[in-house]
Amino acid sequence: MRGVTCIDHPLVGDLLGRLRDQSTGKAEYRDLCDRISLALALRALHYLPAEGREIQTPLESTEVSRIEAPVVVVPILRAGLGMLSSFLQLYPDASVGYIGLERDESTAQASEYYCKMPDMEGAWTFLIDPMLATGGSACCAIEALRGRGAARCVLVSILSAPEGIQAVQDAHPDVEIVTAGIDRELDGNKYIRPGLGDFGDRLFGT
Ligand SMILES: O=P(O)(O)OC[C@H]1O[C@H](OP(=O)(O)OP(=O)(O)O)[C@H](O)[C@@H]1O
Ligand SMILES: O=c1cc[nH]c(=O)[nH]1
Ligand SMILES: [Mg+2]
Repeated sequence: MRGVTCIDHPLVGDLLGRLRDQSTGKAEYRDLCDRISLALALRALHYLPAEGREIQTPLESTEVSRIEAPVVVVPILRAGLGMLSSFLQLYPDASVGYIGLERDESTAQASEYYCKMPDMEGAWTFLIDPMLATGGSACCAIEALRGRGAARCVLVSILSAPEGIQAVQDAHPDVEIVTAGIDRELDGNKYIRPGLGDFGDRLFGT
């Protein structure tokens, strides 16, 4: 699918399978979330442009590649917080913006309750949220980022529904999507099936 990268790796498949399992408890769930987010971060950061630079090794001068691009990571609260530390582990110099969105339980419509962003001009923005269901939350967040000058945006989710991918691509065809799994469909309550349940509730023990 154009614009969508679904990581095909046996380790990522194993981690996702454990996250899906309803018998996985909070402590293990958090550990799995960190590890699968590390794999997603590594793949998503692949979009960053590398620049050549001449340096001196102890033996001679040589050209090496460096990433100088400003990076902003934006978790969608709450559940996106679970992916943040893995991104910062790989890219400690990133700035962090926060956007709080919550789906209404009956309509699945997302509404914003918090937003605090660093300077986004010229930055590569990585929007992180474990679940891409209807795509309502992601589209709302992308619009908020665009309104603040974000140019290049990569959306990173652990699990995606085809409906959510379509919604993001229709509204924002230039946004790249990186995910660890694409499931069958949304159910009547707009939950991903087979899915893994409510990510935020499982991560935080709500
Ligand atoms: O694609 P969508 O249909 O918008 O659904 C996805 C959103 O739903 C969940 O958040 P939720 O609103 O449950 O809030 P939470 O993260 O605080 O649990 C999830 O973390 C996404 O943000
Ligand atoms: O299946 C879903 C859909 C939205 N949010 C979740 O946490 N899970
Ligand atoms: Mg949310």
